[in-house]
Amino acid sequence: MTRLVGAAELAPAGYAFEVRAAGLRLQAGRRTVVDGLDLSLGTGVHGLLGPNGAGKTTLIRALATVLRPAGGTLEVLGRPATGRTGLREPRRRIGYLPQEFGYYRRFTVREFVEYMAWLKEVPGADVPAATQRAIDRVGLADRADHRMKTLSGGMLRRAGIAQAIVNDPVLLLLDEPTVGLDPAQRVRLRELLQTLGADTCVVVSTHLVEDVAAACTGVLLMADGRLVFQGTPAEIAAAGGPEHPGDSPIERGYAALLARPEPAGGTW
Ligand SMILES: Nc1ncnc2c1ncn2[C@@H]1O[C@H](COP(=O)(O)OP(=O)(O)OP(=O)(O)O)[C@@H](O)[C@H]1O
Repeated sequence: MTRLVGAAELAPAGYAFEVRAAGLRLQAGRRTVVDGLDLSLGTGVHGLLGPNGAGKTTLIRALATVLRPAGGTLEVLGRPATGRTGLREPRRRIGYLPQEFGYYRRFTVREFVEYMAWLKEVPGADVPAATQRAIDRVGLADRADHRMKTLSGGMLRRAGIAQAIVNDPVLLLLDEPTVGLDPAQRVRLRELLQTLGADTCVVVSTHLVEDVAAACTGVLLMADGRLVFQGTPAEIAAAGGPEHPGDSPIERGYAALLARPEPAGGTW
């Protein structure tokens, strides 16, 4: 698989971790939803798990430099993500699939992905090949020239993943990428994540604990705006026992870790 490599990537990266946060505080509106978060992430696939409202989307928005932190420090690709300036360079090397993403309904898949490549400042001569490769990687080659408005929900999600990887990002942020995918496509996505994770820092939020077991090298577990666990899928599985609810060791471990600090809200 060829990968477009720019001069900036050949130079020493100048940072040990793609993401580094200390005492990070994030607000949604006026409400603090992430507080006192310490985190270091390098190359690999990091699954971000947690109940509804834990703060996963809010954290991903901050890593994408869309949401400015309200306190603490956050470095993304070696640059502070706490200010208003100096973000253009890291943003070129970030790929981001938001939970809901906008697009022009009359664009074809190819036009949509090309447009995002252009926004990411992919060199013009590289755009057609980069676009085709991204579309191929998500299995949408036969739909490349179909309009976005004709796609099914799962196909739309895959077009969203294609735009997120078109610039060969160093940091790839995927907010619930498996929503709407059929089982075969979920397996394909896991394989793609594993391939990408060899040389990319991938953060993927999901409610599907078994996706994490299959595709992730590391797991972040959030509850109530805090990081309650960081480790490997095997370590999550080891935390559970037969007394915990779940259909698999990792689901039982997930339940056990959430039950540990304090009951993680509600009866669901
Ligand atoms: N714009 C907003 N104004 C006020 N509160 C918000 C806003 N956006 C999110 N929140 C709140 O912040 C908390 C964290 O939300 P967030 O979307 O980050 O959680 P999540 O872990 O991604 O949840 P889910 O699994 O349901 O997607 C929730 O309690 C949510 O209600």
